Amino acid sequence: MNPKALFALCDELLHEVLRFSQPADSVVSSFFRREKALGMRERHALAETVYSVLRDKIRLQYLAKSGKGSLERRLSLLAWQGTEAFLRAAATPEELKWLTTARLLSLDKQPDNLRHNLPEWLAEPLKAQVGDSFWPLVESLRQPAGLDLRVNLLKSKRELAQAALAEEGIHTTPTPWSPWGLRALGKPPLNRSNAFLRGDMEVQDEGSQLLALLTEAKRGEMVVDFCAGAGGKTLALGAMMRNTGRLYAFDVSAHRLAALKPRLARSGLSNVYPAGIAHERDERVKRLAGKIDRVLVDAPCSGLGTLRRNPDLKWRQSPEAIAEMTAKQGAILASAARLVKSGGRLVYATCSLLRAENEEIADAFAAAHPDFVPVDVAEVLARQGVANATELTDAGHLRLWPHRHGTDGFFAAVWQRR
Ligand SMILES: C[S@@+](CC[C@H](N)C(=O)[O-])C[C@H]1O[C@@H](n2cnc3c(N)ncnc32)[C@H](O)[C@@H]1O
Repeated sequence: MNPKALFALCDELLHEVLRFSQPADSVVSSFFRREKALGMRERHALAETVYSVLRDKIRLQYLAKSGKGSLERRLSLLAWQGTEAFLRAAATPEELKWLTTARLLSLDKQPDNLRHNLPEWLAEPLKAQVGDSFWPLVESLRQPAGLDLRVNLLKSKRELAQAALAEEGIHTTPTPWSPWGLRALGKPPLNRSNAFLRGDMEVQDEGSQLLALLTEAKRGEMVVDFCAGAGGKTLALGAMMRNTGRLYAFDVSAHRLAALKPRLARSGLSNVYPAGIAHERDERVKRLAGKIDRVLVDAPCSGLGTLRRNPDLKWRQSPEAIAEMTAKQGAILASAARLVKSGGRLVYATCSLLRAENEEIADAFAAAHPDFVPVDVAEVLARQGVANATELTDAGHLRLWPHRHGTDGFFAAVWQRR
């Protein structure tokens, strides 16, 4: 496509994404569905440019102030991720002159927000939480996330799966903590791999794999994945149970549960019972009260632990939305806890970095439910074959950070019912 036309499309796409009315990944995919003429490289350049703007929005908007033309045009020029030759062909001589000056501007003496590119309501609690690690955390959030796979132990073993992928030219290394994990080098086309298509592995961040391990689900048990969504963790739990027992996958979203069906077929699992519920106090939940061995609550959350993949979340979330979310999280956890039988286990997890959605929810739950005894996460993980598990915990909870562990940010608390 002609460079000027491609830049015009980039401005249009940015304009849509920066309205923040939809998640950036859905805006980008529906834009690409519409713009059929775009080639692979062009799509890549547009998507990467948009994501670069989302990651560094405060800095780029500051630099854009001095330019001319629409804001989207200036942002596209500043953040362009395609070739330099393309940019030179699309920009006017005046724009190129401006761009050269803007690129030379040093940010060393500029205010913190131009360097961390986070809204203040998020930067403040993170600084308070991680102290001197704030800047390494910021840096890690700017890096693209890796591609992790969970080997499906029903169908393969880690070494066998690694060898099968290598034969197909897909190179991986074992993940440092999860005994099921492989980390791909680069971004291989998995949908063309036979090993992947026959269900030997699933795409799943190492952090999510560790959350599933915390349930210690076993053969023949009754297990509930309370917020199953499209079933990333359900599939891991089903394999832990060796395809025996009964695994209920609850969710309020029928649409998400529908996405679980083809994954289930590929996984070879037949012990999973997906069930739409109206809300956390649904009749189905009441009927199973006190009967379940393991309950995983992978709660809806701000998703701020996934900023490497979803940098738009820092602009789409707000303190008000998080306050609403925390009320929901408390209600879901309290209701899901009723399912757990005496001696059974409850796991509360999020992919948020904020204490408000994590420790504060867990502490409030524990204070109101003295019959739930905290279980030390490091001990559970060590039993599950995770080396150096104490490096993954804080005050007995799981606490994963992108800058420390190379995973998305995750939290989990575990209890056993008396
Ligand atoms: C973090 S996502 C789950 C991701 C999923 N466990 C996975 O591993 O792919 C949270 C899920 O909670 C669901 N949810 C929201 N409110 C709920 C409620 N009251 N009861 C049960 N699920 C709920 C959402 O629809 C969403 O799918």
